[in-house]
Amino acid sequence: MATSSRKYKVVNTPTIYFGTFIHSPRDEASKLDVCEEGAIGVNSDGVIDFVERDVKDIDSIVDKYPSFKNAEIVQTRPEGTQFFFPGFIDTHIHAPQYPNAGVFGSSTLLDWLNKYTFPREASLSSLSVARTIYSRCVARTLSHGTTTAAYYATIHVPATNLLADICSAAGQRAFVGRVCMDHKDINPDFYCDESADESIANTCLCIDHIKKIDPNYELVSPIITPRFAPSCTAEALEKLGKLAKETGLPCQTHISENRNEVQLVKQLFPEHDSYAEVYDAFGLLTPKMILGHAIYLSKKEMELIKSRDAKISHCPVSNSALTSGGAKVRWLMNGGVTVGLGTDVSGGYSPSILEAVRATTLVSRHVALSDGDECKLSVEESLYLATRGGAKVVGLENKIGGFEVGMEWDAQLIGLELVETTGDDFAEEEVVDKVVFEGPKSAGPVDVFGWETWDDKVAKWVYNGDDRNTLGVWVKGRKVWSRT
Ligand SMILES: O=c1[nH]c(=O)c2nc[nH]c2[nH]1
Repeated sequence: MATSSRKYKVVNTPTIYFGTFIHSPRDEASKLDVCEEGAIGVNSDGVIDFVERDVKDIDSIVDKYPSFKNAEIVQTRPEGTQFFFPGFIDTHIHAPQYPNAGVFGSSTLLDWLNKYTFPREASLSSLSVARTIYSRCVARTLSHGTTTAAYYATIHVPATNLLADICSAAGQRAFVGRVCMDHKDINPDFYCDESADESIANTCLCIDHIKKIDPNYELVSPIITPRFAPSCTAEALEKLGKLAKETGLPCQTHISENRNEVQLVKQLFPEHDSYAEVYDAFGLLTPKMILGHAIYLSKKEMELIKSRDAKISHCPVSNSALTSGGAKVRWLMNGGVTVGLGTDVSGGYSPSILEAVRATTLVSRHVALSDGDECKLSVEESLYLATRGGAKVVGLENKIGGFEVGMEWDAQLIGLELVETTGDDFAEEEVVDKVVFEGPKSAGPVDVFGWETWDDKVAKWVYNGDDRNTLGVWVKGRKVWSRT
């Protein structure tokens, strides 16, 4: 059995972060706030105590904030190749599917589930398989700067509890959901809850476990997880809706990802007018619900989701890989719906939210080809969705997603490679030798030449960067990843 009696409690050394900070303003998706000479003080609880701009020297800050007299100092490099950025928030990821990342052939959702996904998830009945997969998944997402993840686990209680233990130990903020799927006509025999009551009882066991390891859900929280409407009976959906109401816990599920799936929902729930109305009828469409995908929503469904203040996780990599479709993110945003980003591993082939940011801009351009130029999302808007938007989706917008006093220090240090100038004092052959035989250094795949603006550098990071650019990652003030 996966059990842990260790409760989450970390006390950090107060730290002053100096240098360049970039984040999205709280309610402004279209631009980034760049602070080149900043200082942020983070106290031992991991909370931001002060934010100062135009800081010329460290001593003046220490004089001004005596409680930081013995603070650690973490500084970005002065030549403009490094910056602090808020940690990424992955609002939709299936941890047990991590070994399948990249393995999807030319399948689409419903055959992909049966061919690749259910057999993989079923293998987590073995706790040793679960330990291997979950340890690597959490380590890998952290290394990509994901400080918060909304995880789907599997139907297995011990493995789900283990995922919560691993997130807690690794210091990743997480929502961990035991997946509920009790519909015997839809789910395979080898991977199905016995009954609606079993779905509820096992969900409660996982809630109890997380309550034990993190009583106030400071870092890890349970999340109620009906897989998607087709995989659940009406009885299970109703009981999960009641459980969500009683416990006040967040919920997650899928909606309108694939045309055949939408048809299936119509057949299974003919008494409801739409997919969104199925969830609404069972009390699941609430401000605490995270809906993955949301590609084929009607205007009426979008308005219903908006009126219930349910949230949407946009998963552009998965939607492209499984040929699901292009979600109309601008339309959702214009309709006032809150949107964040998800990797949706392993429908999505990459555990990187940076990749999801990149795909958000590209998919929006495909949508623009049919629906008009205003559908294009900028780098700035996509980064907003990955941080501030994600924070709203998981209900933590007052804690994470940006750098303000009172927020928690969930951050990543990004480093780019400065290309050395060859200067004028080389003979022609020497310059050629240097270029050919020395090649790039290993500070990641993004080359900067020194003349770029910060907006340019951020765009180059988004379009060319990867985890080699993520030099350090902090959650609630604790350093949880470091690229040595
Ligand atoms: O992308 C997806 N991944 C899944 O595991 C899943 N289950 C239902 N619907 C799903 N969509």
